[in-house]
Amino acid sequence: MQPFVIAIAGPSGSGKSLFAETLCEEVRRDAPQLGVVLIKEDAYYRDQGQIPFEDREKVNYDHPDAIEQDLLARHLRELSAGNAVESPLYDYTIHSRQSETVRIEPAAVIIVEGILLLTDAALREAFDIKFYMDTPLDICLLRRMARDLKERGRSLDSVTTQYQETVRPMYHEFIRPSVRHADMVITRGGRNRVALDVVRNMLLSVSNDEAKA
Ligand SMILES: Nc1ncnc2c1ncn2[C@@H]1O[C@H](COP(=O)(O)OP(=O)(O)O)[C@@H](O)[C@H]1O
Ligand SMILES: Nc1ccn([C@@H]2O[C@H](COP(=O)(O)O)[C@@H](O)[C@H]2O)c(=O)n1
Repeated sequence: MQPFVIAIAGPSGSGKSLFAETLCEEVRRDAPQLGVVLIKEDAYYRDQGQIPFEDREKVNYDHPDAIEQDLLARHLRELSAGNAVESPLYDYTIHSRQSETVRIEPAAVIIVEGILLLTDAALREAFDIKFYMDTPLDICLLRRMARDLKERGRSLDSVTTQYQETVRPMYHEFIRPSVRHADMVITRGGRNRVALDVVRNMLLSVSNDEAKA
């Protein structure tokens, strides 16, 4: 059975992870027999184990070159062909990959979330449906700030500098323009109950149809 692959793109702090994780949990709850996997584009940030830490801090993590998009596209093709993949694990506190990988088995539903998913043509090909989270940028910044201080080992100063030097400019150059590739736009962030219900029901019905076919 061909998996149904969905992309959830949009700016940092827009609620992609929260939306994708909630969706995953709810589909598993409502259809325990259905395989669902969640893949984060962030896991595909390039390995920088060979680069000194102070240089890693200067990298532009909001430019498409920072991510191994070709590896992510290859992994999605492999999963669609029914093969398991070894996906990287990423550690934001050291700006690099961990030495371990995680095995991802093929599944009926594959949910992928990340800021730059819609910027790459080969990657776009891998998706059956593409969503863009359109959360106001000031809200994204506030949420990113709180999350990065709490969960990603950052200081107020580093979040502010990074935001002005790369996050905001790359949003305008790459992320915002990629909205034109989205099939649907989701407003109001990761807790948009109506959007969660619509996407969940779509995934359940697509999977039911596939199972009957
Ligand atoms: N609608 C919302 N209301 C309140 N907090 C939210 C909402 N959406 C997301 N958040 C919080 O904002 C932070 C950033 O959200 P996250 O899902 O990590 O964004 P992204 O994956 O797009 O960077 C997280 O701490 C998350 O729990
Ligand atoms: N070493 C890194 C890698 C990435 N980032 C930032 O993460 C953002 C994307 O992740 P979200 O969950 O916020 O969508 C992106 O904007 C990068 O700036 C980082 O700070 N350090």
